[in-house]
Amino acid sequence: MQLVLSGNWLVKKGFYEAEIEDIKLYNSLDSIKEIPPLSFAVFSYHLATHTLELNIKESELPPVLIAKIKKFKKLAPKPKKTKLILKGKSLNDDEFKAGVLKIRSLIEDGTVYQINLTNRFDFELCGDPVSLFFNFYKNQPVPYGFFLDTGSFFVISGSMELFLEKTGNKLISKPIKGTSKYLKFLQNSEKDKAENLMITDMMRNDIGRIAHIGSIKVPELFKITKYRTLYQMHSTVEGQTDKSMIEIIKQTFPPASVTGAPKRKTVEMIDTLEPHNREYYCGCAGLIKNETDFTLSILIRTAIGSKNALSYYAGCGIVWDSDPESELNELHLKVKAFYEK
Ligand SMILES: C=C(O[C@@H]1C=C(C(=O)O)C=C[C@H]1O)C(=O)O
Repeated sequence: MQLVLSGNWLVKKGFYEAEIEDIKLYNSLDSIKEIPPLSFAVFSYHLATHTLELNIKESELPPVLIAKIKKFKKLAPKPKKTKLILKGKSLNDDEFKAGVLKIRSLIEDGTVYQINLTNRFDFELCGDPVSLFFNFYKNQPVPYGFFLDTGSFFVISGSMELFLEKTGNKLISKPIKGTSKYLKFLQNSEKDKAENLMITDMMRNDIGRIAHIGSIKVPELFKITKYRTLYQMHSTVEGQTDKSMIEIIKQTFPPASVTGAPKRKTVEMIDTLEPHNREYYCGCAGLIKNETDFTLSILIRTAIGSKNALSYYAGCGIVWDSDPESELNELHLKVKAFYEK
């Protein structure tokens, strides 16, 4: 068992290795008995079956994993060289582009407004998974990086997206929508702003279900952050709530930015459009500090594997003016920091 967190989770730089006391697995949010004051939790996308009362493809991994942490120690990583060999994709390029057109027809007939279409990339790994995590992080430092190895599978996350952070009664979310290699392009893109606004509105609505009336604010709209291989646009939604983490997850999961609008219908459509199971990808994970305070990232830019086989996933928000070729390029841009031929 190994858990390594990038420093940002703890408001410090560098890497931290957690000494894990034990890991508990749960089948549903309702079956969680206790969340220890210092723990790291992973929530599978598959929990949508409970939060939205929908039937989606069965998942092989436990829906909820909670690791109780004894303490952290600072880590000075010495990653070894790693190499990834691409073995296959869930959707080939033509199939992905056909998916974009299919979503456009669903928008045209009024079924949905936006769907986040994703793909799975399967790799053989030469080297060890923790080194792969460090190398990935070096290519692209992000605020919510972590490596978790349970002994039977591992998760490598290079996510920069904040799903939910609660400090006292203050809850914030920073949905990302809008991705580009070029800053100017993103600054002037009406399409990306429309995509972002739609998801920000959904997040306001989701948080509104558990926040005090009149407390929802949007202090940031269309803010652009530079990462090594791309620019990302996010907005910030905040509200006041005294609800528990599980209660909050029940009302907001799965995250709007990785599903689409309207949420229930898009999750249903995603299940037919994507042949793969999302597993933990598009779920969330993070650090629970105490009764009130926690930070959960969205599991994008994330790989899941076992031994020397792993899958990395990436996706794009598809709207009415999405062009299949541009969306395919955006998809590949999101794979770049993890794997480049
Ligand atoms: C689903 C992914 O990305 C989502 C889609 C984004 C977009 O369309 O710009 C940006 C961030 C994510 O919410 C992914 O990176 O895999």
